[in-house]
Amino acid sequence: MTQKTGGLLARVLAAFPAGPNSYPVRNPATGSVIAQVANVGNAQAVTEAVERAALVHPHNSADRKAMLARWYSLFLLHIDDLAHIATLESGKPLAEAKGEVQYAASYIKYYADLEIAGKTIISPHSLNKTRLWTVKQPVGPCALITPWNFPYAMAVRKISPAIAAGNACILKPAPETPLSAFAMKLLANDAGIPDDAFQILSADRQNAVDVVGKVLMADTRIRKVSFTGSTNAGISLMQQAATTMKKASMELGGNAPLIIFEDADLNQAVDGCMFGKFRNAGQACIAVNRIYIHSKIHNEFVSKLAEKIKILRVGDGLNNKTTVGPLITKTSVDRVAALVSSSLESGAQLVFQSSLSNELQASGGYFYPPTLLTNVTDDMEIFKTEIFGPVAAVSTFDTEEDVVRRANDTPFGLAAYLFTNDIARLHRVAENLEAGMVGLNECAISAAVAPFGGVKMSGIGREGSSEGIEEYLETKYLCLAV
Ligand SMILES: NC(=O)c1ccc[n+]([C@@H]2O[C@H](COP(=O)([O-])OP(=O)(O)OC[C@H]3O[C@@H](n4cnc5c(N)ncnc54)[C@H](O)[C@@H]3O)[C@@H](O)[C@H]2O)c1
Ligand SMILES: O=C[C@H](O)CS(=O)(=O)O
Repeated sequence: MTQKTGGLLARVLAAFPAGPNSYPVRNPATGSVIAQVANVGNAQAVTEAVERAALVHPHNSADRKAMLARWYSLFLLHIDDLAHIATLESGKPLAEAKGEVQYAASYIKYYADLEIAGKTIISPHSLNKTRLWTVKQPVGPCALITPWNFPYAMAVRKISPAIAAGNACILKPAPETPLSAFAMKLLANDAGIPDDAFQILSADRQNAVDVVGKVLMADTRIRKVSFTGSTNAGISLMQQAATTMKKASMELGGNAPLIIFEDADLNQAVDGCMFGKFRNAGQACIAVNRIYIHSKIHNEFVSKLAEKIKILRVGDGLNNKTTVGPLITKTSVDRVAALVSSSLESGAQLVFQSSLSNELQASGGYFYPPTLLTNVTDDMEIFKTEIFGPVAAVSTFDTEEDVVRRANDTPFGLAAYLFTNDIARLHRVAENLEAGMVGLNECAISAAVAPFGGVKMSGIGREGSSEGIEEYLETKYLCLAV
C-alpha cells in the first residue's frame, strides 16, 4: 500500500520514465509542459506487450474479485492525488475530477461484485438424450483505446470488466492524458493486479494511429477492441479489427438533443441543461448539443439560462472557484470558435458570452468563454456536429411530431433528453427518439449500474451494467450425451 496523500504524481514519473523517445504532456490551463512520457513508436514494443498479455494466467474469479476490490479501495484512498493529476492534464475543475474518480471507482466496485454465470438449457425433442448448458469464458487479450475527456472513467469502465472476466488488457490512453493512466496502473499493481494483466502503451497522436493502433488491430492474439472517441476513429478501428475478426465495442460521438416541452418544470429543465451542457466544459460524448425549446416558453427559458451561465467561473481547474476549465487543446478552442462564428454569420443570435479576464488571456491556457446562442437552425454546422465546448445553442419548435423528427435527423444516436410533465408524451417521445440512452426530466444519467452506449453512428455495444461484462466474454455451449 502507498501512503494516503501526496506523492502519487512523483511515483508515476519515477515508475514510468520517458526513455529516449518521448513526447510532452501539457497542462491545458497554462499550455506548459507537465512531463515527458514514453512515445511508443516501434512495432516490436507493441508486439512484446501482446506477447506478455497472451501469457497472463486468468486466475480464478475469487482472486480477480479480491484484486478489483483492493483496487477500488486504493482509488478512493488516493482520490485527492488522482483528481489533481486529472486536473493537471485534462484541465477539468478539481471538484469534477474528484467526482470522476468516484464515478470510475464505482465501475471497479460494480464489476468486483458481479457474478458471471452461464445458463442451463432444456433439451429439445431432437436432442432428448442430452444435457445442455453454457459456460462463460474470457474473450482473450483486449486492446482498450480511450479519450482524454474522462481519463479515469472511460478507461476503468473497460479495464474492470475486462479483468473481472479473466482477460489481460493493453490500454492505449489518449496522448493528452497518459499520467492519469499511469497513476491507475500503479494503484492496480499495488492492488495485486499483475503487471502484464494491465499494460499501458502511451504514444503521441501519430504513433497512436500508425504504430500502436495498427499493430494491435493486426495481431490475431488480441481478441477484443473497446474504443471510446470520435466516430471517424471508431470506423477506422472497426475496419482494421475486421481483418482479424475481433469482438468490438465502439462508444463514439453523439449529438444529443434536449427537448423542453411547454408543460415542463422550467427550473428543473434549466438546471438539467446547465449540467448536461457545461459539465467538463461541454466535453462529454453525452453533452447536450441541440437545445429545442417550445416557442411558448422560449424567452423565459433563455433568460433563466443566461442568468445561470453568467455565474459560471472560467479558470484553471486547480483554483477551487473554477466551474469551467480550459478546453483540451488550442485546436479545440479554434474549432469551437469557428462553429460559433459560422452560426452567427448564418443568422444565430449571441445572447451572452462571458469575457475572459486579462489574466486568463495571458495565461497560455486553452480557454473558451461560456456562450449562449439562439435562433440556431438545423442546417447550421453547430447543430450537425459535436460542439465539445461550453456553447449552448438554442432553437425553437411548435409540435411534438416536428421536434421528434428533427431530433432524430442526425447520423448519431447516443443520448437524448426531454423535459415534460405529460406522462403519456414522456413515454411516447422516449420510445420514438433514436438514442441508446434517454434522460427524462434528468440530464445526469451516467452510472456503473446502467448500460451506456449508442445506436446508429454513435457505436456498438454497451459499457457498465451486466451488459458491459458480456463484451469481454465468450459464450461456450456444451452438449452432453446422457
Ligand atoms: N465519445 C467521446 O467520449 C469522445 C471523446 C473524445 C473526443 N470525441 C470527439 O472527437 C473529437 C476529436 O477528439 P480526439 O482527436 O481526441 O478523438 P479521437 O477519436 O481521434 O481520439 C480518441 C482516442 O483514440 C485514439 N485513436 C484515434 N484513432 C486511432 C487509431 N486509428 N488507432 C489507435 N488509436 C486511435 C487517440 O489516440 C485517443 O486515444 C472531439 O472534438 C469530439 O468531438 C469524442
Ligand atoms: O464522454 C463520455 C461520457 O459522456 C462520460 S460519462 O460516462 O457520461 O461521464
